[in-house]
Amino acid sequence: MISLSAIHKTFNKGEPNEVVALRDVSLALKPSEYLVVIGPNGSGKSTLLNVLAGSVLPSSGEIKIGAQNVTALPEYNRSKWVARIFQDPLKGTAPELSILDNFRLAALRTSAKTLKVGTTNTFKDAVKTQISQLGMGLENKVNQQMGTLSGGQRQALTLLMCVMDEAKILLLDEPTAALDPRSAELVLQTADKLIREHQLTALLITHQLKDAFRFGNRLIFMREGEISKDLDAGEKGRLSEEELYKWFM
Ligand SMILES: Nc1ncnc2c1ncn2[C@@H]1O[C@H](COP(=O)(O)OP(=O)(O)OP(=O)(O)O)[C@@H](O)[C@H]1O
Repeated sequence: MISLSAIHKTFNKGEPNEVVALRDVSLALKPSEYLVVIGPNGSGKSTLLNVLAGSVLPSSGEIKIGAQNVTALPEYNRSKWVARIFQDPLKGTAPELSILDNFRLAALRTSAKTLKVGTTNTFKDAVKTQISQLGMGLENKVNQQMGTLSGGQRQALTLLMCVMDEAKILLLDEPTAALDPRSAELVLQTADKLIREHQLTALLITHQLKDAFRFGNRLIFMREGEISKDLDAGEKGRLSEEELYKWFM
């Protein structure tokens, strides 16, 4: 269980450019919950995600992952619970290193128990087996530089590196914003498959309402720093496209 209790975030407090980004937001995420977050620009979606990741610390309120209070923990101290995919495919990986070395780095960073890190063929074979799940043929290119791959291929591999570790929550901040439609579809389908198979708790921010329909088992709508609608799987399933568009009016 991941819980945010009464989270408030004000940027530039006391300055002329003061902004209240989150107002008293409370949210509890159950294991295997795949939460989709939508809302107009500036409604606080990224701040909510950043507060969970630890890259933004709340002005007040409490964040717990399981029994652990992580409210004041910075991002680098949360990586054993939280994995993150950014909009920019270049952010998650080292372009000058091979696919295999990127997996080594990821495993070292997270001290994954599922894959023992090393220069041995055992590690290489384990990585190849993982990569073959993607169905992109990249298992035959593990010595190729990451920078030579397409944005979609890199996002898919970054997702895979995230689920190798013991992260309990996967944060996806518009992961397809920089991709062409075909690559975007591939990345979202890969994320969906991995979230189900690894029973991850996940949070996806998207501006694509069709994706908010198709993915996730819970949907929240943010407006002016608050959660103004919160639909469980059943309610989300009954939501019409027309209703969803009306929320933005
Ligand atoms: N680091 C920051 N410093 C100052 N203000 C910020 C900072 N980050 C966000 N804000 C402000 O907080 C408010 C919420 O921003 P946030 O990025 O969370 O919204 P969003 O819903 O993700 O928007 P978008 O859909 O445009 O990405 C905005 O008014 C934004 O300008």
